Order: sequence, then C-alpha cells, then structure tokens
Amino acid sequence: METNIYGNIQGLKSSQIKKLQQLYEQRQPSYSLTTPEFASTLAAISAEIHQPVCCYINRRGQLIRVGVGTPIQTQIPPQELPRHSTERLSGIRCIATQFKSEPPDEAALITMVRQRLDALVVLTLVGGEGGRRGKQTNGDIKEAFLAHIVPNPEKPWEISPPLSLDDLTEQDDDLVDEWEREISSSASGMPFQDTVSDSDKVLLVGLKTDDISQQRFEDGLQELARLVETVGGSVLETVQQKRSRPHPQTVVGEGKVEEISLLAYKLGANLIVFDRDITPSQARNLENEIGIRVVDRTEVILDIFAQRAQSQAGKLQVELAQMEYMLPRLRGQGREMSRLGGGIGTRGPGETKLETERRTIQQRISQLQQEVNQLQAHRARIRQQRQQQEIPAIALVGYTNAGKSTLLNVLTNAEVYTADQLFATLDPTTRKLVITDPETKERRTIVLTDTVGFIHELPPPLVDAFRATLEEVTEATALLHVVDLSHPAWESHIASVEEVLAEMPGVETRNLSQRVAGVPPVVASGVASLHIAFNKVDQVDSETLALAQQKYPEAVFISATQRLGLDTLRQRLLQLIDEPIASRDAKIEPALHPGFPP
Ligand SMILES: Nc1nc2c(ncn2[C@@H]2O[C@H](COP(=O)(O)OP(=O)(O)OP(=O)(O)O)[C@@H](O)[C@H]2O)c(=O)[nH]1
Ligand SMILES: [Mg+2]
Repeated sequence: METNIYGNIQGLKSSQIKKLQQLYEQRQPSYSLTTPEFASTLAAISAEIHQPVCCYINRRGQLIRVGVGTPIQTQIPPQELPRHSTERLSGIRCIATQFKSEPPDEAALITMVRQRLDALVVLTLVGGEGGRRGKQTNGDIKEAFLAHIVPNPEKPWEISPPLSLDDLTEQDDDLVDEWEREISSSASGMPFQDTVSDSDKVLLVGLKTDDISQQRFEDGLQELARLVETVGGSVLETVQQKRSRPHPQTVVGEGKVEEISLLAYKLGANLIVFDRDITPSQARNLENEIGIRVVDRTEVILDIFAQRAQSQAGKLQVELAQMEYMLPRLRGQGREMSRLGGGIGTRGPGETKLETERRTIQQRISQLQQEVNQLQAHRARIRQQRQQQEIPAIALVGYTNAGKSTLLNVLTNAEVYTADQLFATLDPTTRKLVITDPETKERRTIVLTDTVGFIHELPPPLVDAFRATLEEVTEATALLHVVDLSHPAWESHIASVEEVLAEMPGVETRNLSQRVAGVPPVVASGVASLHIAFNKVDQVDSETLALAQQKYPEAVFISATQRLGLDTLRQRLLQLIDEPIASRDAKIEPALHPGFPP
C-alpha cells in the first residue's frame, strides 16, 4: 500500500503525517465522486495543518496519491499517468481543499486538463477567507466546486456553481462516463494533447487459447511488443495465461486479473495491452478492476498508423479507420444499456445522447468514406492512364518491415522512407523501372509500386479505410511478395500476407476457401512461390536458406541493402509481366497462382 505523502510536508508533525497516511486506507465508493465522511476527514486534516490537501482517486475508488499543497503542487507527473489518448480521461479524480471561497483558479484547472483528470473537486473551508492560510478555519466545509474537462480548445473546462456537500455527493455516478464520451465524440478530442511519443510503461497480456498454436502465440506476443515500442511505449513485462477461450467479462480469469493488477502497481506500469481484440465492456471491467488503462492490439496498430500518417490521404484513411473502430464500440454500449433497461420509459438521456453521438460519428464516417472514394477514383484515373500507355504494373506486397521500400529505392533510385520499424510506409509510391531484356536486348518499362505493409490479422477497419491504397495492389499486373527471410516467423508472415490478400474486396478467395477446407495456406500457395522474393539473405543462415529453397523452389533470393540477387530479380520481374493474365476480374489469382487450375 502506498504511504508516501507528496508535496510540501516540511514542518508537519509525525502525528499529522500519520493522519495523512491514514487517508490511503479509506476506500472510496467507485460510484460517486466522494462521500461526506471522506470530505469531512480531508477538511479536518487540512484545517489542522493549515494547508490545502489533494487526494487523487482512481475509478476503483482507491487513493493513489495524497499530497500537501494545491493541485499544481501535488500533480501527478506525466509519465505516471495512464497513456495519452485523444479520447480517454486518465481515470483519476482529484479532491482538493482550498481556503478561499472561490472556484478553482486557472492554475488548478490547467493542471486538471494536463493530467486529463476525470474531475476536480474543490472543497472550500469555512472561515478560511481572507485569513492567513486557514488560520481561523475549523474544518467545516462551506461549499464545493466540481470542475471537469470539456472538448473546447479555447476554454477546456467547465465549473459547477457552488454546491453543498450533499449536492456534490449525490452527483450521478455515470457523470464521468458522459464527460468522457463528450470528449471522444468531439472533433477536437482531448485538449492539450501531446503527441504519443512519451514513454509508456506497458504490461503485455497474452492469452493462449486452444485455437492458436504455441508458436503463433509466442510470435504474436513478440510482435505486439514491437508494435508497442513503435508507438513509443516500453514493455516492462509480459503476463500469460492459457484458457480454452477468453473469459467473457475479463478476457483472462479472475486470479489473473488480480495478478496483473498487483504486478502493474509493483512495476509502475501505466498501460495494459492485450494481445487480442477485447470488447468495450471487457476493457471497462478490466479498467475498473486494475485501475489502469487497458487497450487491445488493434488500438496499438491504429495508433501507429495515426503517428505515421503524413500525407493528406494517409491522414484521411487513418481517421476513417479510427472512426470505424469506434462506432461499433459505441453501439455495443448502447445495446448493453437497452438490455439493462429495455422497453418504454427506460430509455434515459444516456441512450438518447448515445444515439446522437452515433449519428455524429456516422455522419463523419460517410463524409470520410466519400473522400476516400474520391481518392480511389483519382488513383484509378492515374492507373488508367498508365494502362493506356500499356505500362505493366508490379506491386510490392509483404509483411511490414520486409524491406519493400528499401527494394523500391535500390531498384528505382526512389527516396521512400525506410526504417527498422513497423509500418514505416503508409502511402503508395510508384516509380518507373527500365529493364533490358537479356535475350532481345529490348528496353522494357514497368512501374513498381510500394505500399503499406501487412500484418497478421490486419484490423478490418484499416483494410477498409486503406482500400484506395490497397487497390494499387489488387489492380497490379503482378505482385511481388517480399519476405524477410531473416525473421524467425517468416513462414507465418507468408501465410498472413496471403490471408490479407485473400480477404481483400474484389479478390477471389480461392486460397481462403481452401484454407477453410483444412488446407493450410502455405501449402495452398505452393505455386505462388514464383512471386516470392526472399529478402535480407545477408542475415540468413544456410539451413534457413536451404529450407526456403526447398519449399519455394521458384523464389528469388535477394538482399536489398547489399544489392544481392537484383539482376535475377529484374529478369524475374520481366517474366512476371509476360505471364498471361487469365481475366481482368481475378487479377490477383493469376498473379499469385500462375499454375493454379481454374
Ligand atoms: N540486413 C538487411 N536489412 C534490410 C534489407 N532490406 C531492408 N532491410 C532493413 O529492413 C528494415 C525495413 O525496411 P523497409 O524497406 O522500411 O521495410 P518495408 O517493407 O517497406 O516496411 P513497412 O513500410 O513498414 O511495411 C530497414 O531497417 C532496412 O534497412 C536487407 O536486404 N538486409
Ligand atoms: Mg515501407
């Protein structure tokens, strides 16, 4: 249990320190901002030490910080706050005492916004006014002010009129939820947001269910750690559990939740990341029990995309993905509420408000959809021009970080950003490439397009939002699948990329149906080896090389950075575009499976 007293404790007697420490033992109800008893205890000790006191309470009702001084003197340092998000409050409220009978001052309010506090409650003490630091106060509470954050960049807070203690403690318990929803559904989001680059301290949670292999599970966790690091977080530790399927309420079992909670506090984690998608109510249950923000893998990926988006098109698509991710989550909450109440007369203002929010988001989504459609049309026109000039197009596809951009750069002298990080590229880049046919000596021109990388279980909102980008792939004459052979999970990367391709709208899913019928995708794609380029061979041991060669006898082996195998690759690219195309409707299929029986 925390016993540290923060702020200005100089000159306090040990009995007074003890009284302050005892505050930590007081459990607050999680359903109201504070109780009359707690407020009075706080006022009494504050009067005794002639100093304001601030208590910070999480949504489980636990006191996480007691400080002597004003909110600004006792604030929680940013790295100890739950992660930044444009949508969420920090899940912490502050109850502060003050000797002036006035609403909280601007310093206190700004501190509230900086910390994204759920609420700031200021208790003013009787007789304090005008006196020296509450000299004359007897510790009675005169009135209370309740302040909270609003999504208004000009003045990001709202303060209640003076409230009696009864008024304050009778405040509706889902007030904070409502405020949070107001912020998350507003276009401007949380005020005063810094970019998400500060180092979050993260606890990963992996759930191994019966439907995934041990290897896939471990690879998934490792990849998740990299994803977290990509958004600027640092992984402190990973907690694992085996269950046949996720716990409906809390994903992991009850005992595990407790273990996570303890570990998170012990290590000072401020964010819990699950290795799978979790429902909004699971997230809420977990957050209530652990008292720390809980997110899932999709949110992390969306965050990376949001960070990376540079171009207008990129930003547009990311916003659409975020909105599409959010909408069913809002809807989910709505369903729960109707289930609880149900029927006439039980639809409170909460439901109505939710409906309004849903509509706002839906409107924004259709607006964004339209813009993406325009983008799609624009890109289609450019492709059409190319087709008229009969320039064949080859798209580089592959798992994120496979080396697609590096390859485009070495082949065409492009200057696409490359980096050893996930999702370095979001926007497609197309460059001309001239190759001399070794037999005819004819100079042939093709265009090569580099696009966004894939990942295992690419979140569906992203697939939809990035359709304009992904269309560069589905509309290409041929695909070159770049694989990082130095990655231990290269085989599952191949499988994941093929899964994503098979699920792309407008793409025939022969591959997928075969998999459903029990044929593993790697086997089903045996013929696709023609189009695989195994990259980073400079980092690969001979056994792996032999294995890959045996499994994919037609693949080319290259190193983009060391410029190995590029001549062979160029010739292979020529062969690719000369292959007959079965039909314009199933462009991917012939590209992926040239020898596949129709
Ligand atoms: N050792 C080695 N590293 C390589 C090779 N090719 C690329 N890399 C490195 O792999 C990392 C990823 O390269 P990128 O070209 O950004 O990968 P990408 O496929 O475009 O990745 P996304 O844009 O994230 O999908 C970079 O650090 C490259 O320097 C190679 O042949 N050998
Ligand atoms: Mg790239």
